[in-house]
Amino acid sequence: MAIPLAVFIGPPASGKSKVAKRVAAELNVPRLDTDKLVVAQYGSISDIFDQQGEAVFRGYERDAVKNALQEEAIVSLGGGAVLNTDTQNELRRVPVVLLTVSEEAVAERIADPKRPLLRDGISAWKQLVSERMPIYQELAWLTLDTSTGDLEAVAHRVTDWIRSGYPRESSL
Ligand SMILES: Nc1ncnc2c1ncn2[C@@H]1O[C@H](COP(=O)(O)OP(=O)(O)O)[C@@H](O)[C@H]1O
Ligand SMILES: O=C(O)C1=C[C@@H](OP(=O)(O)O)[C@@H](O)[C@H](O)C1
Ligand SMILES: [Mg+2]
Repeated sequence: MAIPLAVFIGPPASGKSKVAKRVAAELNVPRLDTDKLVVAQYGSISDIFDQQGEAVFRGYERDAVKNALQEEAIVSLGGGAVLNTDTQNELRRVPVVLLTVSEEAVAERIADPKRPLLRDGISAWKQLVSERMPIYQELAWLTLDTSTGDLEAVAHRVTDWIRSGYPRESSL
C-alpha cells in the first residue's frame, strides 16, 4: 500500500492547501486536498455544516482522509481532520508537516467566510487552535511558520526536506 510523500496539518488558514499545491507542482506529483474531495462529492462545506451538521461533515472528511492517506501524493487535510483518532493513528506512519501562523497574520486570511467554524472570527480561531495544538505538535515531523515570508519560500523548504529524505528537524 502506498503512503503520501507528505501530509500537511495545522490551523485553518495556516496555508496547508496552498502550500501543498505548490509542493506537488514542484515535485510533479499528485496533490490531494481532503476538503476539495468532500466538496467535489457533497457540495460546499458551509452547506454541509448548515444542512447536515458538523458530525456528518466529519464522517465525509474521514472517508476522504482515509483514501488520501493511501496515495503516493502530497496531501493537505482540513484543520479539524486530526481530531479523528483513526486519522491520528494513521498519521503516525507518514511524514507530517505542521504549518503554523500567528494570530496577527491570520486575521486577514480568515475574513473570507468560507469556514463555518470561524463565523465568530479570530476568537473562534484562537479557541480551535488552543484545543488542537497539542495534537498537531505531537504528530508533526517538521513545523514551519507561514506568518511572514511568502508561500513559495515555505513550499520550497518542504520540497527540499522531502528530497533530502526527511531529515530530523534538529539537523536542519
Ligand atoms: N507564507 C504563506 N504561506 C501560505 N499561505 C499564505 C502565506 N502568506 C499568505 N498566505 C495566504 O494564506 C491563505 C492560506 O489559505 P489556505 O492554503 O487555504 O490555508 P488552509 O488550507 O491551511 O486553511 C491563502 O490565501 C494564502 O495566499
Ligand atoms: O478547522 C476546521 O475544523 C475546518 C477547517 C477547514 O479546512 P482548512 O483548515 O483547510 O481551512 C475545513 O475542513 C472546515 O471548514 C473545518
Ligand atoms: Mg485547506
